Amino acid sequence: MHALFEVPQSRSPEPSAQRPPKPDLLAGLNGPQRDAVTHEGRLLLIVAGAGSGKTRVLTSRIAYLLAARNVHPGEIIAITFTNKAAGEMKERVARLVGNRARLMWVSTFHSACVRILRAEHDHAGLKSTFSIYDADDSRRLMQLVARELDLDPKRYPARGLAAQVSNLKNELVDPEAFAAAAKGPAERALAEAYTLYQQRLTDAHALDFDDLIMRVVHLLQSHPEVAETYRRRFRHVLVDEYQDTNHAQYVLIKELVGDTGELCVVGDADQSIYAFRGATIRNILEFERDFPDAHTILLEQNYRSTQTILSAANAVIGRNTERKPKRLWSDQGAGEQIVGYVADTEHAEADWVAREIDRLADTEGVRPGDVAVFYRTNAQSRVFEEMFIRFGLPYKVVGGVRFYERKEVRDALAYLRAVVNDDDTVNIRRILNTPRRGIGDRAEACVEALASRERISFGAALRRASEAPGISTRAVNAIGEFVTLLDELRAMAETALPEEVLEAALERSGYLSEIEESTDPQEAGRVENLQELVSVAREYTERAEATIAVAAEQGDATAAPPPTVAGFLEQVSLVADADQIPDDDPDHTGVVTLMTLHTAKGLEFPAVFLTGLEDSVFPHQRSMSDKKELEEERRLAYVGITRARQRLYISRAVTRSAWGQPAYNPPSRFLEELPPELVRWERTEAAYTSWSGRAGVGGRGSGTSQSRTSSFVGNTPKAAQLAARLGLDASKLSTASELQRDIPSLAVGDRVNHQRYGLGRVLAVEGQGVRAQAQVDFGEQVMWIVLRHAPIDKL
Ligand SMILES: Nc1ncnc2c1ncn2[C@@H]1O[C@H](COP(=O)(O)OP(=O)(O)OP(=O)(O)O)[C@@H](O)[C@H]1O
Ligand SMILES: [Mg+2]
Repeated sequence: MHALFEVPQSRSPEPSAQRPPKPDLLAGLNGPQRDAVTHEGRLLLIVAGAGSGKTRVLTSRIAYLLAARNVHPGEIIAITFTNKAAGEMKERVARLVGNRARLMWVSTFHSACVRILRAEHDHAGLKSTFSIYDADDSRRLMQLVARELDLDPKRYPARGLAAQVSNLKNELVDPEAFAAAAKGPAERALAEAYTLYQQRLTDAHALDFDDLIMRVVHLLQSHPEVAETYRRRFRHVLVDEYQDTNHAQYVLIKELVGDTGELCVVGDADQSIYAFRGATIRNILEFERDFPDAHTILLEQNYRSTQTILSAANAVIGRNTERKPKRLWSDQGAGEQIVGYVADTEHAEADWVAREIDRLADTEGVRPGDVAVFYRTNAQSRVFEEMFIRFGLPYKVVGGVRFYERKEVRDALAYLRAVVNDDDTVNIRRILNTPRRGIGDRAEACVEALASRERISFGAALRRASEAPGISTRAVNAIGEFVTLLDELRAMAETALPEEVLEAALERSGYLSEIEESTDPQEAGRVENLQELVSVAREYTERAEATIAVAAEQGDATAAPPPTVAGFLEQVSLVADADQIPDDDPDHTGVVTLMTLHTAKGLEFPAVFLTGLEDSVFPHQRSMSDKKELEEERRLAYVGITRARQRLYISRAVTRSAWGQPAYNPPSRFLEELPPELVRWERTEAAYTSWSGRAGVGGRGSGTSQSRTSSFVGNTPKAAQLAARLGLDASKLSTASELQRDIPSLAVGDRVNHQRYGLGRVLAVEGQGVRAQAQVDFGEQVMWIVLRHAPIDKL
C-alpha cells in the first residue's frame, strides 16, 4: 500500500512540503477506486453506475492531490452539480487534509463562471457590478420583451421563448448567428425576441444563468492570454455528475484544460436526467472519442444498496436501448424485499407512507431523517405535506415553492439588487411601488417612455422623472424619495455588512412594517421568511470572514474576498433547487425529506419511497409517446431506485386528481419492468372495485371511471355510503381530502395543544370548515393557525 504513495513528483516541492500523506486517504478503497485516486495523466474518465463511489473517489482524489502530490489548493478547480454538494466536498477534503482545502475552487459551473467574470470583467466587457438574473427574472424580462415586440402570447408564451433562448445559449448560439439562420415565422419571432432580450440584458448590465457560461467560453476563446492564465492556474480540473453537462459547459471544460491540464471527470450515462436543460448524454458516451488519449476506469461495486435494490435498478435501466451495458453488484446481501402498495387515491397513498414511516420509527429504529419520499412533479408534495402535518411527522420539502421563490424573499433581494446595480431594470421596477408608495402604473409608464426616448436605463430615468411628460407631481415626489432611499442604502453598502444593509432596506422602505401590520394570517410566515433571509446573509458573512482568516494564515490574502452585498447576492442567485436540503438537523434524527426525483441526484437514504408510479404521472404524460423521452424517464426511475440503501417502497394511486378532476391512471410501465420476485405487495388493488369495473387498470379519467371518483367529492349518496364504511360523518364531507381528517371546532377561550408550539389559548376564531382559522396565544407568541393543516387538539 505504501508503494501507492510513492508516485513520481510532477513538480519539485520544497522538502518541508513533503509531509507524509495521511495513510487513511486510500484506506478502504477498492482496487479501481485507488487507481482512480492515484492515476497521473492528462485525462481520466471514471464511468460507473450509481453508488459505486464516484463522488467519494473524486473527493479522495482531491485530498490525494493535495497531500501526496503536493498540488497547491489554488491549482484545483472541482465542479459539482449543486452548491450543497460543493460545500460537502470541501468539508470532506478539509477533514482529510486540513483547513487549507478551503482555498480550492469547489463550486458549480455557474459559481465558477461568476468568479471568473467578476475578476475579468474588463476583458469580458462587463461592469464589475453586473447583476445575475435567475430563471424568474429572465421570464419577467422575456415577458416585457414579448409585449414590446407585440408577439401573440398564445403562440409565443414568454416561458417558452425563455426556454428556447436558454437552449440556444447552451448550444453557444448567439442572437446574430441565430437570426442569420432563422427560417419561417416562428424562428424569426424567436430570433427577434432573443435579440431584444439580449439587448435588454446588456442595458441592465445583467447576465442570465446561461450567459454566465457562454460569456466565459467567449472570454477564454477570444482572449488567449486570459485563457492561458487560467490554464496555468488550474492544473487540475475535476467534474462530478459529468453526464449532465451541456454543450457550453463541455466547451468550457475543454478551454480550461487546454493542452496541458489534468482533467478527471466522473459520471454515469444512466443517470443523465437533464436533457430538458440541454445536458447531453453524448458528452459522456463519446468522451473517449473526443479525448482519444483518455484513460477510463470502471467501478462496478456498489456500496450503497442491497442486492435486491440493485437488481431492481438494473432490471429497469436494462430496458433502455441507447446505453452501454454495465455490471453493477453489491456484496451487502439481498436485504429486505421491496414493498409495494396500491392505494385508492393519492390521499390514501400518502396515508400509507406516513403510517409506514411511523412504523419504521417505532419498531425498526429508522429515524424520520433516514427517510425520503420521491415524486415526479413538485405539485405532488402537497398531499404528503398535509398528511404528514396530520400525523405530526416532521418533514422538509425540497423544491416546490422554494424559499428563494417566495414573493417577500424576492422583493427583499430586489432591493439589494437595485442597490448594487442602478441599471437593473427588472428589479427596480419590481420594488418601485412595493410597498405601495404612490407610484402607479401610469407614472411607471411615463418613466419608461422617458428612458426609451433618452436611451437611458430605467434607473437613470427615475432620477429625471420630473422631465417625463404627463407625470404627476405626487409621483415625482414619491419617486424622489425612492431614489433617495436607494442612494442611502448604496452609501451604506460601501461599509456595512450585507445583513445590515438588508435589514435597513426592509425597515426604511416600510416593507417590513407593511407586512407586520397586516392582519392576513399568511403574513406571519412572511416575516419569518425575511428573518430567515437576514440569517442567510449573516451566515454568508461569517463564512466569508472564516475564509479570510484561513487565507491570512496561509499568507494568501487575495484568495478570500471580503463580504459584500454583491457577494451575498451572487451566492443567493446561484442556489440551485437541490440546495434547499436543510442543514439545521445535523444529527439526522429529524425530518423526512420530500423531493422530486430530479433533485434526488447524488443523494442516498436508508429508506426511500418512490410514489405516484402511474403511467402519465411517472413516466410523465409528455414523455410517453416519445422513445427518447421515455428513456430519460427510465433513467429518472433508475436514479430514484438507486438512492435507497436498505429499504425501497413503491406505490401508486388508482385515482389521482389532476387539474381538480379525478383521473384514473394505469400502473406505471416501470412497475412491470421490476422482477416480480423482488417485490412484496402489501396491497394490490383498489378496495371498492365493485363501484367500477375498471379500478386498478386502465381508463384515463373519462366516462364511467370518473363518475366513481366524482362521487367521492360531493355530498352525494355514494359519498354518504363511503363515509359510513369509513365511519365518518357524511355531512362534514366536502372534498376528498377531508375524508382523511377532522377539523377541530374551536371557540374563543378554548385551551389547545399544538404539536409544535405547545399549550395555548384561543383568542379569536374566523371562517368555517376548511377555511377555519384561530388566533392562539402560545405564551411566547400569538399566531394565526389554519386549522385544516394544524396538528392541534382541543383540551
Ligand atoms: N470503498 C468503499 N468502501 C465503503 N463504502 C464506500 C466505498 N466507496 C463508496 N462507498 C460509499 O458508498 C456510497 C455511495 O458512494 P458515492 O456517493 O460516492 O457513489 P456515486 O457513484 O457518486 O453515486 P451516484 O451515482 O448516486 O452519485 C457512499 O455512502 C460512500 O461513502
Ligand atoms: Mg455521486
